Amino acid sequence: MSHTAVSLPEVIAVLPAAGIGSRMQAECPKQYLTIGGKTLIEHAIRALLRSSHVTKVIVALSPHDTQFQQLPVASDPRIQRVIGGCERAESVMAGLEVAGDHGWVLVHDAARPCLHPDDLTNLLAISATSKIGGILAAPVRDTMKRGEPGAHAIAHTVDRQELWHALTPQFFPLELLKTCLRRALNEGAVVTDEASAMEYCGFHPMLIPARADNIKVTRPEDLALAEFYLTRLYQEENA
Ligand SMILES: Nc1ccn([C@@H]2O[C@H](COP(=O)(O)OP(=O)(O)OP(=O)(O)O)[C@@H](O)[C@H]2O)c(=O)n1
Ligand SMILES: C[C@](O)(CO)[C@H](O)COP(=O)(O)O
Repeated sequence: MSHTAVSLPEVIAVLPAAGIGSRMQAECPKQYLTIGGKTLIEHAIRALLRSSHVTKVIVALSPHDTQFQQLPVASDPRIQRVIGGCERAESVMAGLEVAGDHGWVLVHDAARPCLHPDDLTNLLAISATSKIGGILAAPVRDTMKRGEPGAHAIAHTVDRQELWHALTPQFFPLELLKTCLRRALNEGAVVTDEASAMEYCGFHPMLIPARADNIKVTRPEDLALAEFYLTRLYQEENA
């Protein structure tokens, strides 16, 4: 069967990296914790720039960040820095504001170092058929419970059919995402990922089934898991 190759677009990536990683309880912002001698942010940037379709990565940093400039990747001509905001969505907005007005944009967490190239390719491919965009997502595996507010008790079980973990990258037409995110922020909507802003404006982004090992390093126990997954990914690449 002939396989017609999907022509993938050139895209700009925005990498929100201005958080403090409070849940990680580490000595430094978690994006600067290391695996294999490189920081999480370096692994995340590498996962993006290894695709020839990603032509620029706009990194949103804390105004107090003095570590990024010391990394070798900081001098890569494809890297642009902006100052992030108090919330992730504001950091993303800061990156979008300098990303231009055309084409497609990827938004990927600096805290997700284990992005697999096949997942990135699958996400980029939706630009051939979608005008809205979409996100990498992993189906929920466990039975899900809604807790009683303020009590460690089960209110009820949540139907897990069509329940997904939203991952990153998230991939949208740049101008459309900028418009939706700006409106959502201006109207005080809760925006924890880019798809939330698109949904707020009435769109239904695609869900692209993706690997569950594209974890967001959030709590202390996540670092060892990320190291396991990343080691396996690099072994696969060099096989
Ligand atoms: N004001 C913020 C907050 C978060 N982020 C980034 O958004 C990503 C995902 O956010 P999260 O995992 O919540 O990171 P933190 O906010 O640093 O973690 P915590 O909530 O535990 O403090 C991270 O790469 C983080 O650096 C950001 O750019 N700007
Ligand atoms: C964007 C995200 O990683 C998708 O799951 C998630 O919403 C980030 O949330 P956080 O609270 O900022 O870590």
